[in-house]
Amino acid sequence: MKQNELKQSVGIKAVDFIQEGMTVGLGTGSTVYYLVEELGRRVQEKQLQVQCVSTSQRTWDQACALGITMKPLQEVSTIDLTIDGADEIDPDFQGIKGGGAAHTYEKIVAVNSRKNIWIVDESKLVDQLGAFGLPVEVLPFGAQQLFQRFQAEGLQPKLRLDDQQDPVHTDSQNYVFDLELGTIKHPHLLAQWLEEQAGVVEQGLFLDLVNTVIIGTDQGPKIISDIR
Ligand SMILES: O=C(CO)[C@H](O)[C@H](O)COP(=O)(O)O
Repeated sequence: MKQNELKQSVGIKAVDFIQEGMTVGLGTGSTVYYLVEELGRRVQEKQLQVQCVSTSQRTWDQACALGITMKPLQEVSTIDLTIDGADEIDPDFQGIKGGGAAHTYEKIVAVNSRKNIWIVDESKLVDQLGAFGLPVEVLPFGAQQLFQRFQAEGLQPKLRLDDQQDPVHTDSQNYVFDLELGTIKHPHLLAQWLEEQAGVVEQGLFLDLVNTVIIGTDQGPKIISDIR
């Protein structure tokens, strides 16, 4: 199967975890696109009653266009389940996210969810995190100084640019640095260090957060549940 077909298969499968009356967090990215598409279909055709919160303007716009009831985060008291993609997942189900520059909102929604499901194709499974550049959202104020500090620490930052070579802005109008680390031997220590640096808004290591992973394989979606 092609990568997009694998993404579609897990996006569709994940909707089976959404039950009537739930408040659901919707992630961001090309895999979540298929999830939202299928959820919209079940809302329209099967009258599934749910309300959702979004992790990005992109997902919000797609979901609204499909008639899914969307709520601002401050208007919901609990999030029953969040379904999101990931850029890398290691054997302990720790992950890197932020390839779509949405990891700050994604993490806020994830940590406030009772349960988190990640939907990925097989290419996202790695032995060790770090081949994917680690996204770090930073405030524009002081970004140059922070960039230099990361360089001095050997973290090889790259300012994320769009197709026009302009800096990518997150939904909060911040920048993203991608740290070209190769491998991350101690993810918890790195996460802690990054979070201590003034100007860092959020870093893309998602540790000890996911409960279920749905992996797209040629044999069909494989579900790994109750991870934590
Ligand atoms: O973290 C993310 C966005 O910030 C995405 O979930 C991640 O980049 C995976 O995206 P895709 O499903 O397009 O491969």
